[in-house]
Amino acid sequence: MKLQVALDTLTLQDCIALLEETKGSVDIAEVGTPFVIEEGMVPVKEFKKRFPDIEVLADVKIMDAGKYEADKCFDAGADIVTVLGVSHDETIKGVVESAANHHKKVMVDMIAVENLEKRTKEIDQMGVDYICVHTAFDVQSLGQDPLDDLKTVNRVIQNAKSAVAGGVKLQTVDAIVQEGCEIVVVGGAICNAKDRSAYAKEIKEHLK
Ligand SMILES: O=C([C@H](O)CO)[C@H](O)[C@H](O)COP(=O)(O)O
Repeated sequence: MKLQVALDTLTLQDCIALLEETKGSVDIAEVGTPFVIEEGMVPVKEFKKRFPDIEVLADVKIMDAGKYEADKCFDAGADIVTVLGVSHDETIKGVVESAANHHKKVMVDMIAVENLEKRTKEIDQMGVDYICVHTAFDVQSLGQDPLDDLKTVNRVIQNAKSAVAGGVKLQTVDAIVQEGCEIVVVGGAICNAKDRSAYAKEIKEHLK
């Protein structure tokens, strides 16, 4: 399983330091949505230049103008771009078209999707690479976590691979590993750890 570190609220310099510290543990560096709002595509370009062995995901959560917006991210060097599962099919298909043109990948973020099973089955037919269940930051404090959603997606997907995000940490990672998925996204738990290198290493050990 791959470890994706979500870089949401750190500065560019601190993110570079974190990726240096966690080398060997992190497979995918996510330029998080708040980071994109702050810095645009600058971190995508910078990470590609400095860390050629790590895939870079632009978490732009596309909702409209799928092909146009995905083109911008892939042109900047992103390996994976996110589009929202609640978007129109046309938007998701536009992102898929852009990814195919660039020989890159698409992750669909299922945040706030109401009928997860139905929407997963539909999106699974659209040529996307990953379907990511995601407990929103804004509802994590209500005690929600993404494990049950992962089980739902794993039960119905036939083409795409699954991914999981939303408050994942050492205490919850084993249940995810047991269920199985391709990518585990960990943000705050690594970024706010006292020893970020050791924490990322330990999470990665659990994914092996
Ligand atoms: O996508 C994210 C969120 O919606 C903010 O943009 C986070 O990157 C994702 O939830 C992972 O972060 P943690 O929940 O802190 O692990």
